[in-house]
Amino acid sequence: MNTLNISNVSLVYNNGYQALTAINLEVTNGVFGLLGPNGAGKSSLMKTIVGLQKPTEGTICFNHVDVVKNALEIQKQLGFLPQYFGVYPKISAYNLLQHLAKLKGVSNRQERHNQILNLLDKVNLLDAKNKEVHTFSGGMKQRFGVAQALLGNPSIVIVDEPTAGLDPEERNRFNSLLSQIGEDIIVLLSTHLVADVRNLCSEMAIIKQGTVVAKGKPNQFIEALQGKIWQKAICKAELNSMASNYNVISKQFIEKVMHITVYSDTCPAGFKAVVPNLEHAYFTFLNNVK
Ligand SMILES: Nc1ncnc2c1ncn2[C@@H]1O[C@H](COP(=O)(O)OP(=O)(O)OP(=O)(O)O)[C@@H](O)[C@H]1O
Repeated sequence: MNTLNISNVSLVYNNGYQALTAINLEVTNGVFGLLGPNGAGKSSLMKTIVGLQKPTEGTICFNHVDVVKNALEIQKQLGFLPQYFGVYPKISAYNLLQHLAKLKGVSNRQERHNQILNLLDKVNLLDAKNKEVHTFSGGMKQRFGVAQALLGNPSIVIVDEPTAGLDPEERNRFNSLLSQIGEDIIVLLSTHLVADVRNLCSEMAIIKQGTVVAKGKPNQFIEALQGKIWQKAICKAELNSMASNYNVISKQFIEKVMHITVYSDTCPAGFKAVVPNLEHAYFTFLNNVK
């Protein structure tokens, strides 16, 4: 079992901006979701975990080794899948993986060959192994990204907003791949997509303005909202008075009609009960209504 322990981590950038404040997280094998809006500090935390920048305060241990003092320890065992790859050279998927595997230190030729074919098979790209990666569709590129992240058998894989831009079918395919990978290693998934966390993660944390505002199991968050989420169709003019009278957690258009969703221990007049979901929990914490 792999373990990642983040204790009291704070990060202040050189310009004085405090991006992370006293983060505490314990992560073991499985897909762990780090959920937060743009600018919440997800990338800052990921970069700090992998040793690209040192925290101003706090410790990070991977498998009981202090990786702030010894970043190479985690880097040797790390796979990283960024949101978008930059430019793909005009070489085949197989050859690009060869090149990357060498960089990752897979030095034995036969082992490298076997590993690449296994990974291409795992991500369902074996038939495309001789195609140039820049000709791949978005979904194929993301699956290729998973293959490169898994080169060298990492113990931890960090995935940054992986399903952005994928169609629903590719997104499902990609998510089942991640969940399969998470059976044996730590997969740290950074995203602002609640649905991906709901589908994939057994543990999660919500990060807001550099602080973890909630952590636990998605089911626990949903369970805690039973009988407390209510919805009503309103006209735009009512919005301000609703906002001052109720704990509004979200507003959205459903079939062109504005609906507000509120948090309350009892049913407010004119509202209907809705079955709570993870998105309600997310907005409850983000909008600080509990
Ligand atoms: N090198 C830096 N110097 C100063 N401030 C930075 C630096 N990098 C990031 N920030 C600031 O830190 C905050 C958190 O940024 P970060 O990229 O970690 O957020 P994020 O949650 O990953 O957002 P996104 O989902 O948009 O990628 C932002 O306000 C950002 O402007």
